[in-house]
Amino acid sequence: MITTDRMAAVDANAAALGIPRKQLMESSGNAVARAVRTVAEPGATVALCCGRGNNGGDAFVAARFLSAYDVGVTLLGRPESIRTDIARENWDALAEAELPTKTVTDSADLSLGDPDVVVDAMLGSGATGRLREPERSAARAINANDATVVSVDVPSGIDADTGDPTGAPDGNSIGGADDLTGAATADSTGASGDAPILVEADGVVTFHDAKPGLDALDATVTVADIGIPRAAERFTGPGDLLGISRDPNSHKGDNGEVLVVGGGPYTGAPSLTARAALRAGADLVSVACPETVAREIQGFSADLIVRDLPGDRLGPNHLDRVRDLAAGTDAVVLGPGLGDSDGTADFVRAFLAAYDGRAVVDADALRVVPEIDTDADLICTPHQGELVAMGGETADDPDERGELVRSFAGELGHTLLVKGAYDVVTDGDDLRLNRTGNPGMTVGGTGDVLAGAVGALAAQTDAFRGAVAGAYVTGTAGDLVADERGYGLVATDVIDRLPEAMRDA
Ligand SMILES: NC(=O)C1=CN([C@@H]2O[C@H](COP(=O)(O)OP(=O)(O)OC[C@H]3O[C@@H](n4cnc5c(N)ncnc54)[C@H](O)[C@@H]3O)[C@@H](O)[C@H]2O)[C@H](O)CC1
Ligand SMILES: [K+]
Repeated sequence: MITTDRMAAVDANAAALGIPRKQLMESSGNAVARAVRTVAEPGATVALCCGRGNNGGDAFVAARFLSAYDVGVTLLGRPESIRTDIARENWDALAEAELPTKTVTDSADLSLGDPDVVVDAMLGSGATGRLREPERSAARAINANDATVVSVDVPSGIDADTGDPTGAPDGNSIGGADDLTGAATADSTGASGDAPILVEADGVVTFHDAKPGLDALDATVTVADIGIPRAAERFTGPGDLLGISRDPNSHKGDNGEVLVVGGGPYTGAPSLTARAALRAGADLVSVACPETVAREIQGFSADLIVRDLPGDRLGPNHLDRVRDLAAGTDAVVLGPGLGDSDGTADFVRAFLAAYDGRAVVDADALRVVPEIDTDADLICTPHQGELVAMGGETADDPDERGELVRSFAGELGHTLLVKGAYDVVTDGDDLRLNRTGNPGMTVGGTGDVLAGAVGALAAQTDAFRGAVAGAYVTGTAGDLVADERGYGLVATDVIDRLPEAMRDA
């Protein structure tokens, strides 16, 4: 089962693996043609009713695979309004191949005739809101026709994630609605009220994986393999950055406020974490650290807000102040440069036990996690040695390690990002491997950079997605550096390349 958002991410990841969307469309169209062959004999008439997006594009391809049939392709809209290059190229190919096409811009001009099969390729996963014209009238005409209806990906007018009509308020399921087929409202005046309309399919050919919204349909649903390799789901990729883009009208603070709690014996680590969080897109980043290192951390960067706390190590006496600072932020990163003094461990224990926000836990703070019961939403970023010290298990084979880490994350009730040549990211349920990065990143400080990037991204999305995206962009930034500097790479270089690594967001 796959949601629309995840499908879009997997699709982008497949493109990054060298399987572009046009190639997937070719497979999708081929699968649609196969579905038609199962419901009609060669020579039968097939009317393909196509929208202006890639759902329509799939049907343009299908028409080429149906040479044994009497096909007619109808585009709802003008050819210039076809939205994507790949759909337009497939449309143009139909004309070049002298296949019968026509365009309908006014729904009054739509006549389906008396075909044996209608292919509904009006709208797929890109549908927003209730069906508009001319799709609305076309759906009504399709439902009124006697032909066998084969829908491409999803019956037009249905939300693939929920099974509800597109644009319906939550909870308006197909089963609960009286008449969504349009039959009762298709009167001579064309009056339709504002009732949602959707195509009543006999068959649906959906791509790559089943969709939750197709479960309750009274139609034969076929899942077609369109050649998306397992790697597109198994590994992180640029698709994992989709949805992190920011609202053009957003204000300062809308795109993540991060608090780094660290420093004491060390100054470099919290500084790297905080600067990485800024480069990964956080709006505001502050560092809460002992006063003895505050000036030095501020000296590394004028972009940071430094909150100094009395003394030279963090301890339980700082709890109230750090809690206040954390309360106003979207994510805390706890651990970089904190050291392992007893008082600091007591502070971490007490802070996490009472915290109920989102936090990345790294370095010396990690060992406290298995001991505490907390409502906080944690992302723990151990390397394999730290994982074992926390009570987890590891294995050489990445998939085997993934399963061990997945069950440990389930026991902890938190997200784990276990660093290695293949990072494992799991919330106990979902699992991804990240293979970006290179051996140059074994240099000191890259773990602090990762924690900062994850903090910034988790502040803008959720714990799991933040961890996945953070692992992917940090490794990608490291690969960009290694291309130029080989194993002379240092952690600050990686920070500088984060924006480029996030280009796809
Ligand atoms: N990996 C894959 O899953 C692949 C899927 N493919 C197919 O592509 C569609 C999704 O294509 P997309 O272009 O994103 O969107 P649509 O074709 O569904 O529609 C967008 C189009 O429709 C207009 N529109 C939106 N809402 C409405 C509405 N309520 N009423 C009328 N018109 C509407 C909007 O303006 C857009 O122009 C997926 O389902 C698969 O079929 C590809 O084959 C590649 C691989
Ligand atoms: K469709």
